[in-house]
Amino acid sequence: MSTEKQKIVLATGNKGKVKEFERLLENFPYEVVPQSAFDLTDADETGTTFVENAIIKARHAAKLTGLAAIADDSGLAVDALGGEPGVYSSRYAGNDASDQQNVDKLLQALANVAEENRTARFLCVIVFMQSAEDPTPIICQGEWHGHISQVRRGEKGFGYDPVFWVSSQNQTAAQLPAEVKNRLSHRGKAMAKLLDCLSDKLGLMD
Ligand SMILES: O=P(O)(O)OP(=O)(O)OP(=O)(O)OC[C@H]1O[C@@H](n2cnc3c(O)ncnc32)[C@H](O)[C@@H]1O
Ligand SMILES: [Mg+2]
Repeated sequence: MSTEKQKIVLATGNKGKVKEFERLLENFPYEVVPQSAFDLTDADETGTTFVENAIIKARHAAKLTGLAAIADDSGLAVDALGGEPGVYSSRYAGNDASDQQNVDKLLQALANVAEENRTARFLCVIVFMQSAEDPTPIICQGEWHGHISQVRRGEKGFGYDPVFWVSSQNQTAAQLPAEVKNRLSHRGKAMAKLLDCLSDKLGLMD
């Protein structure tokens, strides 16, 4: 019997996510290949929810590669901003905004917001699709609660990590070792659920 693992495409262009997934998928029963290996065009994230955008990205990658796909749509919801930037987190400061510009805009928007009102949460939806036509994709969600700090701290991670204060660790997400972030994070929690669902659905990883 062949021991070769089925290939699956990781449908994200975000290098920070790819790095986290490499660790999170260490015991995954598939060989996971980032979409950069296939020279894929980016999907149009036209959804208004994380669920829709994650499905759009997974379906796009599955269609173009003919493989099963995993996609992650995630973002930061800040209470004092009515949940913004939310689904639009990567485009908060404009369509091609850098992480730095997005964080600058966030700190400006919260400049007059007191410490106790700077609560926020990271949200993540991960979708697993067997093929572009899969009628029952697996959809898993995770949340991570924190505060937006006044200044940046830390060099690790990506995106809004330098200003996402995790009180239980007394550090920002960008100061946490990768394995600690993966244990606590929205992405780590969603991924743990996906592993559970997959082992139920496919009888794998017993
Ligand atoms: O769509 P793909 O190709 O996956 O890459 P992306 O960076 O555009 O990803 P999203 O559309 O899901 O947007 C997510 C945004 O939320 C931010 N974000 C998500 N997870 C994060 C995390 O763990 N730490 C910091 N920022 C995060 C991230 O910086 C992006 O600006
Ligand atoms: Mg995106």
